[in-house]
Amino acid sequence: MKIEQTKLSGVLVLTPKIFNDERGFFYESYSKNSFLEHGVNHDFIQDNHSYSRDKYTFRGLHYQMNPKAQTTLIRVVSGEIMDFAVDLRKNSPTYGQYTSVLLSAENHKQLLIPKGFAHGFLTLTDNVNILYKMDDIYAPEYDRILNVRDHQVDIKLGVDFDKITIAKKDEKAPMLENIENNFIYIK
Ligand SMILES: Cc1cn([C@H]2C[C@H](O)[C@@H](COP(=O)(O)OP(=O)(O)O[C@H]3O[C@H](C)C(=O)[C@H](O)[C@H]3O)O2)c(=O)[nH]c1=O
Repeated sequence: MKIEQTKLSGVLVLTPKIFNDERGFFYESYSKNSFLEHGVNHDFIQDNHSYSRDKYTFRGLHYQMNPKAQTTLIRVVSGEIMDFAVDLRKNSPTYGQYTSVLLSAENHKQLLIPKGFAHGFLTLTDNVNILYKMDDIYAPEYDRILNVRDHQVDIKLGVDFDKITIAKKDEKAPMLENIENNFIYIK
């Protein structure tokens, strides 16, 4: 497994070793030992699966506040997405900045997003299935949303917003200056 840093400390791009043969392919989609060998230690306790029917569906930017903040390990098993993480850790040198990574069933890449970040993705094909691991349970009372159209973060979606399928709760979410946020950056 190859691990690459992004400009946001703690957000990692993982590329597993794929074993291809005449039948198809095999790879270890998650290995705690491989993570530990790279100094990455999370205890995932919940697997999620989301399916988005249409191209240009946006889900996010979601996060759970402390004490129920979650680390996310996401991969795409059909289709393609542009995945986004936004740094919400106060005092972080990259506070309010985002990174984006193309994840697809073809490139097998995964994104590890630690606690303290908002997460979202834009589907780039129809019929996108994503699987992701979380290291804490779903806690709706701590669930919050950052508006993907926040001007400070200035996420470039690359498609007119009126072409995007998005849940009303995401479309009407608060901007960065108005969100509830209790993440603190620890150097
Ligand atoms: C996240 C979650 C949701 N649900 C229920 C609650 C709702 O009735 C239904 C749909 O939830 P939601 O609209 O929040 O699903 P997404 O918009 O895909 O949200 C997810 O997508 C963004 C990109 C994320 O990173 C989070 O994993 C998560 O917030 O599933 C559960 O029962 N358990 C869960 O862990």
